[in-house]
Amino acid sequence: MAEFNYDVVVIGSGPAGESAAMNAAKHGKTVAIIDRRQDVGGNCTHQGTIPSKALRHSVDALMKYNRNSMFRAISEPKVLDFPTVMKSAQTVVGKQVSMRARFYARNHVSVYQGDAFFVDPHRIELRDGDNAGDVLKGGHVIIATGSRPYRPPEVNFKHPRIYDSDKVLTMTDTPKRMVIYGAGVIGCEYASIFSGLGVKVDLVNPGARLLAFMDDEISDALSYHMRNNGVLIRHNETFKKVEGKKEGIVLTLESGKTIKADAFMWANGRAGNTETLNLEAIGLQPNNRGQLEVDKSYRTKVDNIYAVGDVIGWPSLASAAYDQGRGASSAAMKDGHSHFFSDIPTGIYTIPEISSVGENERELTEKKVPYEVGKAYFKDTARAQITGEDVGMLKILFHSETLELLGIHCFGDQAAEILHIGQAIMEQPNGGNTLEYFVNHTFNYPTMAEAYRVAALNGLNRL
Ligand SMILES: Cc1cc2nc3c(=O)[nH]c(=O)nc-3n(C[C@H](O)[C@H](O)[C@H](O)COP(=O)(O)OP(=O)(O)OC[C@H]3O[C@@H](n4cnc5c(N)ncnc54)[C@H](O)[C@@H]3O)c2cc1C
Ligand SMILES: NC(=O)c1ccc[n+]([C@@H]2O[C@H](COP(=O)([O-])OP(=O)(O)OC[C@H]3O[C@@H](n4cnc5c(N)ncnc54)[C@H](O)[C@@H]3O)[C@@H](O)[C@H]2O)c1
Repeated sequence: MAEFNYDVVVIGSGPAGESAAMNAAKHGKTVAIIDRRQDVGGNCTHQGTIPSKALRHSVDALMKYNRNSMFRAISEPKVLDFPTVMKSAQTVVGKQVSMRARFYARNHVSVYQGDAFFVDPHRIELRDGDNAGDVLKGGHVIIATGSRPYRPPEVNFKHPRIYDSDKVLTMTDTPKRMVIYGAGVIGCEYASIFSGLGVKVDLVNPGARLLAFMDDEISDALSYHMRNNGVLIRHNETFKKVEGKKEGIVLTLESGKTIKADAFMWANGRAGNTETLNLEAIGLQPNNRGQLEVDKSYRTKVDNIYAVGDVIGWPSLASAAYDQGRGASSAAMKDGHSHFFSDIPTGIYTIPEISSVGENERELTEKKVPYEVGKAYFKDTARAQITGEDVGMLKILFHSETLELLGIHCFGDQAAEILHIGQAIMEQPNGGNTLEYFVNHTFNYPTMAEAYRVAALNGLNRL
């Protein structure tokens, strides 16, 4: 057993931990990062964002190929099975791991494999790994241990046909029929992926609408297009039990319905990874979802300990985790760049893709803000007609008097990219954040960006 000293010790090598470690290393600090996995990248790379986005990309490409009339003239529609698209996703995971491992090596960040266990606020023992027994001493410690799927005790995840978002990546066949319980972001994304592969998907939603935090019109459009792609959405249904049988599963709902399928996926919530950190030793108490409380500089109640990423709960996004990690290590180093991130865009990789930033119509109405709406439908843009990706809409919400941009909401191909144009204008200071930008500047043609001009003119014509 040996003890090693560092300025900063980071626990968890997902996006939050990685950016915290890199920021500290760039400031000349000695940095160690611990992860219980053999490979760096966190759940984001191995089980969350990266594999799910790579899967979704393959399925989307297949769907585009199958509906393209030019390809239909020269060949039959194609089918792909889940293990094939998963194999392709794994190549992306491999590329991400080697790229991220190189970052650490180039920046002289020491990577330790093991389970982190607090001995006191500055000392962390490594358990169960290559370096078991070693103790890392850190001036500052950043907890970035992420999250895992919440597993209710009454669901038998050992059954071969019962999955969550981690286990689904090990699926060795393509079910004919699948039930997904939980219509949050993960449930909706996986419903899109499986229905795109031709699986009959029942998406069971405990709530009254899909992704209720989105703008109603976008949520309605998502429901419409998912149904159009073959997903059976059942709203306001509560889970009672799921039985794993030899030939499949039977889901029983509180409403009395039973649904038989070849596979069941539980996609209802996540829990922070804090239970093995021995937080009692440092006086920290996570909430009932395993999440830690932090202040605006991501500092916990213990002076030298910060927490970032999924382990602090909202918004539980890789995008935000990168920023939070940098914010926490800047705060620890007092470099003057720490910043609390709250205006976070949403990019959801359903089919169709959806994305938004700022406020939605419901929120503005509740706040009694006088606003107007400008819309552009993808089908009316030259670029979408050329690509054939004509399902979609860009909606700009703006103040009726000042023309200030209040919210941008988009669905359709590349929505998550298109959104950032609007976000950039929304962030402009000194009156730069108005609809006028889109009518006073020339946009490349034909582009999807042109939708901003079309939507802005549509909005101005309503005033
Ligand atoms: C299916 C799915 C799809 C998603 N898609 C998106 C998306 O499209 N866009 C987006 O922005 N976000 C997405 N997310 C969310 C995103 O993946 C997470 O927000 C992100 O991974 C959080 O990063 P993190 O750094 O907090 O931790 P994580 O990525 O969870 O990594 C934490 C790491 O810490 C390690 N660890 C935990 N405990 C210990 C310990 N005691 N000792 C040592 N190591 C430990 C873990 O093994 C893990 O490697 C998705 C999530 C899921 C599940
Ligand atoms: N494209 C993306 O940005 C993307 C994609 C997938 C996942 N994610 C992130 O992953 C997170 C999880 O997504 P999700 O669809 O599983 O769930 P969710 O966060 O949408 O929650 C689904 C339901 O489960 C409940 N719940 C959450 N945690 C629970 C717990 N520990 N115990 C009991 N109930 C709990 C919630 O209150 C909610 O009713 C999201 O917060 C999302 O930010 C993002």
